[in-house]
Amino acid sequence: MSSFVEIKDIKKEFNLSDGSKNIVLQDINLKILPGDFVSLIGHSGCGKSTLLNIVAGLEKPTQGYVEVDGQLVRRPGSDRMMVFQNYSLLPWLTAWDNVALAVDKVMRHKSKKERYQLIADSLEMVGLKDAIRKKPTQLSGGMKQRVALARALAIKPKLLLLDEPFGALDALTRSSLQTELMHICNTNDITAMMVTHDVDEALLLSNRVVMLKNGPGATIDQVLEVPFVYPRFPTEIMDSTKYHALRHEMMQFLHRQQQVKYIESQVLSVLPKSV
Ligand SMILES: Nc1ncnc2c1ncn2[C@@H]1O[C@H](COP(=O)(O)OP(=O)(O)OP(=O)(O)O)[C@@H](O)[C@H]1O
Repeated sequence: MSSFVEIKDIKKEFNLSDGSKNIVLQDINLKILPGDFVSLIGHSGCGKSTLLNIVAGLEKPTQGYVEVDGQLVRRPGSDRMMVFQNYSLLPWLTAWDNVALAVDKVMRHKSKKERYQLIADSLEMVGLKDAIRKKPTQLSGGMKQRVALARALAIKPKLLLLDEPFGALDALTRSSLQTELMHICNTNDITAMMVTHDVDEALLLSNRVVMLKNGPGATIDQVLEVPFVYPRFPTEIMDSTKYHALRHEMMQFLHRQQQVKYIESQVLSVLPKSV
């Protein structure tokens, strides 16, 4: 099968105010197939969000390129919708109007009736039918994230980009939203890329987990295949030997990266400033 997203030879450096450069990512190559759910894990600051932002078109790579469905990514587009940890909702608009704002802007060519249906369907898909007239201040964190998800899904993006989408939620809400997201992606053949710090979340949702080494100049260490068939039920897969083996591998990787970070910080602390 040909790839749906191609991330090719990406390098990203940021110019710092003192004139130096911070090389965040280098030699990043990744192919994502249609319907894949790919998670990015790695230590804080290794460049996960930067990579997601490059795919979203919010950041430009210093070298390399990203193609989505054969189109070069040059800027943000409605074919790639992003869901952030902090929901990014407009507080003065209701749940319905937050979704409608995006649908009316992107789907201008559709009739009013069609747009109405898209909004209603997406809010129903995330289980918010009864809260459509509520404003963000009247919604719980989980409900706000449902609105953000509905807004992204209503646009029917080719690629769903999720940056720690459940990071601000309590464990129970997080767990039910993970299961719902898995169901939505699976039944609608959605291709998704997600940044997460949660190894269980990555194993539940993804069919591939990309492990990024520490920066500067972070590269991909390895890509784990997660073979469980969808729909997955946490209680079932978490009891399997395969699950434990994959989880162990991810935890070992993260601990190794932590050790490298620690040793580097110790070495730097004893070196003279001029070195
Ligand atoms: N606009 C920017 N200008 C300069 N440096 C930046 C910019 N954006 C990100 N960085 C740096 O790039 C590195 C990677 O940041 P990024 O947010 O991608 O990491 P991350 O792996 O997503 O971290 P976390 O898990 O903590 O969210 C960090 O060192 C960060 O300080």
